[in-house]
Amino acid sequence: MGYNCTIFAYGQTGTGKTYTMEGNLEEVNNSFSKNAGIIPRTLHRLFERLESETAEYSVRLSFIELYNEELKDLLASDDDTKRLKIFEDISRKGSVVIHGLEEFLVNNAMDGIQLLQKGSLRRKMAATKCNDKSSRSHSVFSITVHIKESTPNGDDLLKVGKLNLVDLAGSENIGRSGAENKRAREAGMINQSLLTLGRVINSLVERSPHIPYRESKLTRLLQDSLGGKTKTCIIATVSPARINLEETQSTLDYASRAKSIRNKPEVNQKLTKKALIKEYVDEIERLKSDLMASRDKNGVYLTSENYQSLVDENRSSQDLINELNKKMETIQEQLNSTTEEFKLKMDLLNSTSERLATAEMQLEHTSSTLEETSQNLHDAKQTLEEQKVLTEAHAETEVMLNSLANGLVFSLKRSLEDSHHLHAKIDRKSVIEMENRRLFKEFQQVLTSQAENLEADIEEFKGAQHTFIDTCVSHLHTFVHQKLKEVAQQAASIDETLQSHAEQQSCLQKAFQGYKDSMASHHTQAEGSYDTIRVALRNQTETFQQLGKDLFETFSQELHKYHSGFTVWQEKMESNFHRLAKESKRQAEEQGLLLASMAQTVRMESEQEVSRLHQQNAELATALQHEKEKNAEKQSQLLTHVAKLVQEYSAKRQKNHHQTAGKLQSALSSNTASLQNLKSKVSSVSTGASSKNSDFMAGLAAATQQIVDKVATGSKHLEACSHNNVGLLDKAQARLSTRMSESLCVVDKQLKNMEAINHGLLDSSHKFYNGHLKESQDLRSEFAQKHNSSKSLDISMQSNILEHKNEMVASLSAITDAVNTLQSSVDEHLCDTKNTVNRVISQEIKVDRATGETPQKRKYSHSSTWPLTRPHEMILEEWRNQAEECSETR
Ligand SMILES: Nc1ncnc2c1ncn2[C@@H]1O[C@H](COP(=O)(O)OP(=O)(O)OP(=O)(O)O)[C@@H](O)[C@H]1O
Repeated sequence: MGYNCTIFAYGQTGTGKTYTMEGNLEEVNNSFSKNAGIIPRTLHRLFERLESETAEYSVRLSFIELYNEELKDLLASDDDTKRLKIFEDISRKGSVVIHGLEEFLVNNAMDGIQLLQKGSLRRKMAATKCNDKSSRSHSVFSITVHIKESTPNGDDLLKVGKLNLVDLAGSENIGRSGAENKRAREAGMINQSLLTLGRVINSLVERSPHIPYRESKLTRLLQDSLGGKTKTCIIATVSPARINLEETQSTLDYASRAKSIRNKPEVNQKLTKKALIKEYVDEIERLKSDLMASRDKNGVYLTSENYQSLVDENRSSQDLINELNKKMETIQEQLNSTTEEFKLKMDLLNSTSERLATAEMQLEHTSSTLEETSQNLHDAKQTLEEQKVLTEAHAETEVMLNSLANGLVFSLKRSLEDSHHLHAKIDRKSVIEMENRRLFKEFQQVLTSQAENLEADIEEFKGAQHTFIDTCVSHLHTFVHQKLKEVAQQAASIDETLQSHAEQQSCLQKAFQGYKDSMASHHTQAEGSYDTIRVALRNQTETFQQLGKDLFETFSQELHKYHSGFTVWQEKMESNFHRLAKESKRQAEEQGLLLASMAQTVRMESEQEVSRLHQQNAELATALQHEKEKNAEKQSQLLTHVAKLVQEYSAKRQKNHHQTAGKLQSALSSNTASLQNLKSKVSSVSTGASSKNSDFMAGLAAATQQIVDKVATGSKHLEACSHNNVGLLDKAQARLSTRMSESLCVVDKQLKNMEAINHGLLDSSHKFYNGHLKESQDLRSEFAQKHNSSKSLDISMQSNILEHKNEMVASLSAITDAVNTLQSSVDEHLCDTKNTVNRVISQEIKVDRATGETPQKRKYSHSSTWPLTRPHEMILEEWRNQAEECSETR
């Protein structure tokens, strides 16, 4: 890439720096060995990489040693006395060049390793207590690589990169490493150069304006690698031995600080062939002019060596001047800061003088306070003595209290043991309780699932109940609807009967009216005939007096016969009417009785139904009560700690039962109410029918009576007419007797007319009788028909009721089955619950086993009083008296 890079190993002596950098240098299978260090590995990898690329390259090596601040070329072909000098690189600021250093061109890694081995052998080594082959110098193995590149426009570019592999001498504790004389001086120098390296690193970390690179040759050599344009890597080697802890800490601290240095790596400028040639041409020109000057003896003539040393000196002086300038700047800065510090110190002095005056004043004040304090001290001593006496008294008390406390401690120990055993018991109990809790949780789940099953059964039972009630209601609806329909039909039929009765009555009236009219026409006709007869008789009285007398008598006899026959007919008619009325009354009464019995039957059936429903209700209530009792019994059997759960469950069940019972009760009461309603309706219908019947009877009786009365009136009228006729006939007898003869033929005619009229009358009477008889028979047959229909109605009603009864019984048996199923299911669930409870209680619930370690209740006997120190005043008074006595005896 063209970067300069440095790797250096730093660490305590004997920790493996040389091993890390060089390691085993032997070649194995044309490659580096397993224990090879960084340098042989680098060489191998470098050549591998360069050989894999097509560009031209050259690799040159140099190896220098810094020993006691002197540079030495370890690869120099001549003797080792040749010292090297370091100069600033003008072309690259911050870098140094080493004059006189030989660089060796190598073609492969092995050549490089051989050079390394050659140089390593020349290094200063010595045995110390820490390392048999301790490196006493710093070494820098440099690899410079030139790679030729071609630009697109055909120019050749030279890329340069340099790798410095530095193996520092070990920092060491001179005492511990056992270095003496020469070794100790070496160590001092090594430590000195490493110390400078540390200072440079610190300055770089703290970003000081002046970095003391020039204070040692080591830092000058590494100048570019520390905070310069080089990529640098530091390897810190440490010892794992405890004895080297201090050095290890210091090494790590060193490395940690060095890590904070930020270099700014820069790629080396690539040189074109022309620039390089130009550089060389300039150099040749400069050398030529120097040669000319020396030839012409023009100018100062010096040997090249002297000249070079002068130039070097000049450069060094220049460097020194620069260095001193920088130092002067630093000193100037220090002077400024010192002046400021002096000013601050002066201010501090002034303020301190002021404080001194204040302190003197305070001293005087303190002296007076001191006197007071002396007096206080005397008092305090007196108090101290008294306190001592008191303390002794307290100590005595303490001894007594101690013995008391020992007894208490003994009791406490026993209590602690008891407490320990009790805690163990509590632990056992808590384990058992946890287990029981888990069991109860499981038990709760089982119980919940059983309760849910029971709820589902009850829900099913509820559904069956609802179905049953719906069936009952529908049956009742059907029944009531049918009954109402039938009653309505019956009422319509009765209405029809009444209507027909009314029609018949009107027909009867019409017939009677026709009969009356016929009678009236006959009467009129008879009157006309009588007039004619009277005239004829008057005319022929005399003629037919004799004849007429006989005829009249005959006629009178016939009339009497007719009258008596009419009376008989009238009586017969009356008796017939009465019989018809009786028959009608009897029929109506029978109808009424039938209606009443039907109402009675309906009432009885309803009452029976109601009583059956009541009975069923009572049975259900008893079953519920029984269930409740059983439930209470089961509930009481359950343990108290699951009481809450069971009570909840029981309350839920009772609530369901109550709801079901309430629903049943309400359904039954609604059934009862509807039946009562039906009963009342039926009774009202039957009462209405009875009242209508009785009304009809009364109407019938009144109509019969009216007919009878009218017939009687007609008879009376007829009788009166007959009597009148008899009177008229008696009167006419006289006239007839005179005109009998004249009117005999007319009488014959008239008699024939009369006979015809009488025949018509008889016919109409027969017709009326027959018509009435027929109507009566129709009425009778109609009543019989009604009676039959009523009977059939009754039978159908009975069958309906029986049918409904059977359906109700079937529904009741279904509900009884459902109740039984529920009962058995509830029993089953309760049996399961009981078994679960018994199982949980008898088998699974954990019971504490007696360990015999539970402490018995003890009685602790300890004193409730304890010795107390006497009152201080008393002790002090005693002590003061003794002290006075002593002073008196002295
Ligand atoms: N990783 C290692 N594996 C095996 N041997 C090692 C390892 N590191 C160091 N050694 C051995 O420890 C000894 C001391 O190592 P080395 O000379 O490299 O230490 P050093 O740090 O260079 O000491 P000094 O500063 O005194 O020169 C050598 O014999 C070396 O072989």
